[in-house]
Amino acid sequence: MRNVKGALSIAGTDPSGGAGIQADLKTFQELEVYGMSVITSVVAQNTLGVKGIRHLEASFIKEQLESVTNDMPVHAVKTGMIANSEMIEAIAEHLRPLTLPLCVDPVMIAQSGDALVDHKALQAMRDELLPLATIVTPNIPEAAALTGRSLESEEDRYDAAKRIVHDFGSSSVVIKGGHLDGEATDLFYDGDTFKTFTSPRFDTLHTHGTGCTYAAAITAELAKGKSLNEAVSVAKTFISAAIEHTLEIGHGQGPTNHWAYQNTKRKGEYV
Ligand SMILES: Nc1ncnc2c1ncn2[C@@H]1O[C@H](COP(=O)(O)OP(=O)(O)OP(=O)(O)O)[C@@H](O)[C@H]1O
Ligand SMILES: Cc1ncc(COP(=O)(O)O)c(N)n1
Repeated sequence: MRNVKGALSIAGTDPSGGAGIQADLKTFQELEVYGMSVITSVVAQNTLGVKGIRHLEASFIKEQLESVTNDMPVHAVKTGMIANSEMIEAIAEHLRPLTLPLCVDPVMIAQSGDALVDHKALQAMRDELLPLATIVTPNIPEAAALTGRSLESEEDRYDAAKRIVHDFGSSSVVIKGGHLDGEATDLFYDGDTFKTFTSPRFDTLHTHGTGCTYAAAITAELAKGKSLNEAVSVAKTFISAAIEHTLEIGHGQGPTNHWAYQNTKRKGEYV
């Protein structure tokens, strides 16, 4: 067998292609990692919002997981939208013995404001998935929900990062700065050292799926065996290019540009 690196996304769908499984697979492909997917929920959504959700049974999610991991080369795993505690428990049970690099994107609310997971899922995420995570990627409201405290100041963000690693058992965390004012600064902590990753803030409405895309890029780099620091650094460059070179499609908050990173690399500058 050839030495192909593979990444698996376990998440919900976005038929409009900007977030969820679809964003993850595009990102894996752009970063030259073989992409695979296990679907948790089918979501009728687009750039204007969520119209409906159908959840798959936990046992069927397990069947999908077995189909992929018993056959294919999975070198890293990403989780996204996991709507309820039954699903989380089934996924954690399957992933625990595999001991693969795991990026947990604790998706809770779509950017449109629609809730994507139920209340008990938050507790299950803390108890079952975070202890398995190599990195967890909350935005500021998600970090607040996980720690049960609001994050008003820079100090609050540092404290939340410490809690997520030391109390909940994730090996590292990056608290994303998309919801801050000013520069888009993400705070990374690996239990030892803090590091910030910063880009200019681009003035755009088109940020549907930024969180999914960023976490997928981290996962792709982990699948290649890169260090956490390198993986977050590549992901930050990838998402910044995808936000800057907006596609301007859809009638609401449009998707990011998953081609932009490779285009920029190939051509030296984006055209
Ligand atoms: N307008 C922007 N300009 C530059 N970078 C941004 C902007 N908005 C978000 N980012 C960056 O995009 C990445 C994703 O962060 P964000 O906080 O938006 O995640 P999220 O809220 O989970 O995303 P989603 O929009 O999918 O809910 C982070 O690196 C963040 O700093
Ligand atoms: C299936 C799924 N997973 C995650 C998101 C979050 O992405 P965003 O907050 O950018 O809408 C989403 N909209 N849909």
